[in-house]
Amino acid sequence: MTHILIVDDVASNLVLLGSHLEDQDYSVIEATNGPQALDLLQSHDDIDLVLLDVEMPKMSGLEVLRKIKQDEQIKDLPVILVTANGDDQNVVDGLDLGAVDYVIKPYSLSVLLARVRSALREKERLDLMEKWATTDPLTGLYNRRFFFEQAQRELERVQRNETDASFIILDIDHFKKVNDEYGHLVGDDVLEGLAKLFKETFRKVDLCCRFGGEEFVICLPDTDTEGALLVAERTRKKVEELSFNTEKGPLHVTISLGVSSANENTTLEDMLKRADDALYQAKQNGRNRTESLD
Ligand SMILES: Nc1nc2c(ncn2[C@@H]2O[C@H](COP(=O)(O)OP(=O)(O)OP(=O)(O)O)[C@@H](O)[C@H]2O)c(=O)[nH]1
Repeated sequence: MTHILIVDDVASNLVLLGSHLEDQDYSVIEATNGPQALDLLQSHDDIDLVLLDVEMPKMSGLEVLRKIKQDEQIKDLPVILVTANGDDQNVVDGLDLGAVDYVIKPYSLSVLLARVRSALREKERLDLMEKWATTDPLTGLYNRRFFFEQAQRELERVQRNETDASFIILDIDHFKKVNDEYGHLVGDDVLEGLAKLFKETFRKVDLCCRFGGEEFVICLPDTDTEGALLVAERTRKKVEELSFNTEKGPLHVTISLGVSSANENTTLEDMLKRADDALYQAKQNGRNRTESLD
């Protein structure tokens, strides 16, 4: 369902526009001032579009828009300005601040609805492009590039706030044999199955990525070595219990894992190297095990 936030200080405007949007099967959330709108945007991560009145007493629509654009979490949300002031400068200011469109009051309902549909189509297109750019098509996990971006940010947060963070690098044991004996398609099934298990096992805040062929990396915010080792072991055991149906009968795989944790001077390269060295050690020590060098 598509969720639209409408912001207007005049209650009757909210009710009227809200009911028109609901008639079109949109789910409507209402705010009567800027601060309330910003609060709602922080607490609802499912809002697809904002219809923002410009002339409001507490905080003008343009000010609300400016704050939206400064907020990393919500800055890409499409905003259509609804204004009684059709002066060129007002329109220019709104578009320059990042509004996708504007509607001048009194507006024609059919035109407003068409603009809503147009903005939502554009958002859908951008969401899809972002998904392609950040995820791995086979497993649906984040890709390597996205990992580097986000993990770097996470480490900056660690340095700023002196919190913990850990990485787990894991690799399927003898995966070449799986491909050779069962075929590449079964190999792909195994990769997809593991990715599904990782999505179920790790927390929503953990960044789970396909790093390369049969290698995965997980960034665990607010997690020290002990915690990361615990999660790593739990994951290893769950993988051991998985069974894949193949034409040649059930197939079981195991994984080896390396864990590293952030310290005061951690760099991304250093954390990855320590996790990778630990993974190498796990492979050397017989596979199907977790190691950390920290
Ligand atoms: N099916 C499938 N196989 C892949 C994919 N990406 C990489 N591989 C295979 O993963 C295998 C990795 O083999 P190796 O690096 O030799 O490692 P391994 O056989 O897992 O051995 P160890 O890691 O030492 O336990 C190769 O056969 C690759 O072709 C993929 O997307 N699909």
